[in-house]
Amino acid sequence: MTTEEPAIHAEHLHKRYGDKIAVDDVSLRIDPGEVFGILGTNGAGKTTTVEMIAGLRKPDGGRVTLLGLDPRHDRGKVRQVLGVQLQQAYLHGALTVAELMGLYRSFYPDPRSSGELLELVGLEEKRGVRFEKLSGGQQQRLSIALALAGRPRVLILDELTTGLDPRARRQMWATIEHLRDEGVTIVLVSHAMEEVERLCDRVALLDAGRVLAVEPPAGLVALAGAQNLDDAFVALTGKQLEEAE
Ligand SMILES: Nc1ncnc2c1ncn2[C@@H]1O[C@H](COP(=O)(O)OP(=O)(O)OP(=O)(O)O)[C@@H](O)[C@H]1O
Repeated sequence: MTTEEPAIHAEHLHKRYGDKIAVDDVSLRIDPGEVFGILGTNGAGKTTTVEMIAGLRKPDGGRVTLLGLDPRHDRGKVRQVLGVQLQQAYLHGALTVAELMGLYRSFYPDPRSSGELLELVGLEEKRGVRFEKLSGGQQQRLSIALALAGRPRVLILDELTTGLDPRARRQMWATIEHLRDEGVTIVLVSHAMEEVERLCDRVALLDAGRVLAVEPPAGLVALAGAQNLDDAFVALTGKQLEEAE
């Protein structure tokens, strides 16, 4: 743990939907340049947590700072430094890849070029295709490219590679490694142990809205006295990880 100002500081986050407690006193401190994984079973509260970090959902309690900014009150400034790819992309289906790219690039003073973005996610051939005509995996890759348009310093990726074929997945991992080398802070919600082991510096293990542990992947394995991350997950949560793919 360093003493420098965290890139993301979430303190005592709480969120309930009606009677359902989705996030129950979650605190996370994520360092600049860190690739930070959030791992948990379905319904553990991962998406709700990252939505609150991104300022897209209002916590019932607790607070978040992102590069020293309040994601809900400093929206304009946060938009310039944060890229978000959520599980479901809410994009206008009738717009083409090139049109969506143009729209997103227009939000930023110094956006990445369309060519660079399309190459990063392997969609160079799809410029003229409408969003609704893309496959699920291609739609996901486009949403990742759009999250990168403004050269974000912090990137939130909710299930980066779920639904992608092995080639696209490896390509996406290489992209994340490239961004990490550039110093981007990355929050990666994932179900894929291999992905977490390869990419993440530290991982928060969430279960039923609570943080069970925050450790490097090897630290979680050691903590559980397990042989690998899959077994550590089962030992620490008492649950099997539902494969999302
Ligand atoms: N808009 C909502 N209204 C009511 N309940 C919700 C809403 N969003 C999430 N929940 C519930 O809150 C809990 C946490 O959901 P969340 O989506 O944050 O979990 P998750 O860990 O991201 O799950 P998954 O792996 O399935 O995406 C779940 O029980 C879910 O059913």
